[in-house]
Amino acid sequence: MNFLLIGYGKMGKTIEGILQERGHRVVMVIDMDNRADLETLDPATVDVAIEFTQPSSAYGNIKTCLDKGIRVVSGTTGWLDKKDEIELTTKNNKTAFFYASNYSLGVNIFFALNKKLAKMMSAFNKEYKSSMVEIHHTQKLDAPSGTAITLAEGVIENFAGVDKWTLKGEDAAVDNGIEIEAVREPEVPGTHEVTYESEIDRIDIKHTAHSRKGFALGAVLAGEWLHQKEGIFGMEDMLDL
Ligand SMILES: NC(=O)C1=CN([C@@H]2O[C@H](COP(=O)(O)OP(=O)(O)OC[C@H]3O[C@@H](n4cnc5c(N)ncnc54)[C@H](OP(=O)(O)O)[C@@H]3O)[C@@H](O)[C@H]2O)C=CC1
Ligand SMILES: O=C(O)C1=N[C@H](C(=O)O)C[C@H](O)C1
Repeated sequence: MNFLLIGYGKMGKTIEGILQERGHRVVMVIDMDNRADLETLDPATVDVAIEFTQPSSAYGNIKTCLDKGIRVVSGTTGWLDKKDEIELTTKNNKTAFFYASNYSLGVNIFFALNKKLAKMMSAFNKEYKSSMVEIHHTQKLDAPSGTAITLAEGVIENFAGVDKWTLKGEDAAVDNGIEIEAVREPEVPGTHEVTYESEIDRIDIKHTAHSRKGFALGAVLAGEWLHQKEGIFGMEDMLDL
């Protein structure tokens, strides 16, 4: 397949390697210095665009592709207040959009486990208080991580009495909230831990990424899966978990 890569940072470079390993062609790489080339790109040359840039540029990049009818896999976090607009643009252009806050298989298994645990803990919500810690490298621009927000949404849907998340150090902790602590340490690809704590004991579930390979492979698999599809998709459509 012919892929367009938007964003050539830590993820863009890892994705490029996996595309090559799997026999795909990278028709163009768009980064900060040549971002104007996206406007003039011929959509007929591209099957799917993969977009991993930064919160402030994701919306514009994705919209430009969709307006050209190019299918997009996006992994950029921190811009989802505009996701509804992107979904409308996808429908209007009869094209396809795939989004995941985290493309790794392990994290998507962890998402399912998190929902299941939250459901089990719900009967004991007077005894246990939920909280979360996410740890990432120091270059990360957004906090909390997109993955932490998805995990918090899984708790909110399933654990009675919790209906919002708060960010430690920015928001006041509340009884009806799950507090997320965002820690930044050099070189950490992504660690997420969900905790239920009572006076008597503590239950933790934790996912630790050893590298970015799982995120990148998942994004490439999503791109292969999206080929010739029309609509709005996420990992739950691609994986049978
Ligand atoms: N969903 C998932 O599974 C995962 C999501 N992510 C998310 O992906 C995003 C990228 O992560 P990562 O690769 O680590 O970040 P990097 O900072 O390493 O890379 C981002 C790249 O995008 C470039 N860029 C910035 N603005 C534009 C623009 N307007 N057009 C084209 N390129 C641009 C940057 O250029 P320059 O360096 O010159 O500024 C840089 O090369 C983040 O939001 C991160 O949270 C990360 C891992 C997994
Ligand atoms: O910025 C990162 O690096 C990561 N971002 C994603 C997120 O915000 O959840 C996914 C992964 O944790 C790595």
